[in-house]
Amino acid sequence: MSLLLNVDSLRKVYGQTKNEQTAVLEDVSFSLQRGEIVGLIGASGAGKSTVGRILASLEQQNAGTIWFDGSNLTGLTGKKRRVFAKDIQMIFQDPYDSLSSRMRISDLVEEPLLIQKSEKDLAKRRARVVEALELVSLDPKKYAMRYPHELSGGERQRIGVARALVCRPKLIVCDEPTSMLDASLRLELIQLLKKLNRKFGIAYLFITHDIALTKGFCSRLLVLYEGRIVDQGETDMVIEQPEHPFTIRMIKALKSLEHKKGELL
Ligand SMILES: Nc1ncnc2c1ncn2[C@@H]1O[C@H](COP(=O)(O)OP(=O)(O)OP(=O)(O)O)[C@@H](O)[C@H]1O
Repeated sequence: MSLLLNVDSLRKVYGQTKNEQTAVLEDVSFSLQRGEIVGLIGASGAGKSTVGRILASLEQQNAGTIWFDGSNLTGLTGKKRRVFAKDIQMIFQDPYDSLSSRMRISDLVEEPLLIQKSEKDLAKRRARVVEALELVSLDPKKYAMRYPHELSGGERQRIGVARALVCRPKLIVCDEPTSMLDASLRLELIQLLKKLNRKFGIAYLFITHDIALTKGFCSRLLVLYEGRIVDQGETDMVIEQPEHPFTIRMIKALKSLEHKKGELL
């Protein structure tokens, strides 16, 4: 494995005026190897999505550096940033919200290529759309001309994955992509992500509240608390031998919840 991403001392402040300003991320540092699947966990509002959105160029940090694939992304704008934007894609929690209801599936999957300006040739763009749909096991002949409301929740989430894949990314930030799906669809999506990881070596930063799901899927876990990564390590180690008091509390609470539901961690 070799280094794909290194995030150093990331800081993000929300709010316009000084009185309103709060630092969501104080000092976030972590790294990811090529093809690695790493879980990012933490309490609600801890800033997990903010980390993901910054990596996917949907927001800018106030301070800190991001090295990706050997290049420093910090401060890059316009065309220079776009070169890397296609390499870091994001899939979202809510398949119902993340797709425009007025666009056909083929246009939705083509859209990232137009935004990134990464494939100018129309025929090649269409071929990439077909390839992406096939990769997520949706028959292009059957699905390309449909609208999102004509798809099931699981199929819509697959369209989200196809939109990320069409850019041929090296890293996908998965922002709680399974939380709106029932147990069997959750498993299907995880199997699909595993297949794509093995086939293309795509790395994932997998944001989740579902710690049981990270077992057997994420090789490492990062724990975000009060704007910092307070615990990190191999998934089983973090779950079985957490070090930081917050992680100990969180794992204990989740274990008792899972125990009540009969799904032992
Ligand atoms: N655009 C914004 N403007 C102001 N505050 C924001 C903005 N986006 C997020 N926040 C705040 O930043 C904090 C972190 O939000 P974020 O969505 O990153 O957390 P999270 O850990 O992903 O939460 P959850 O697990 O509930 O999805 C929250 O308090 C949120 O209200």
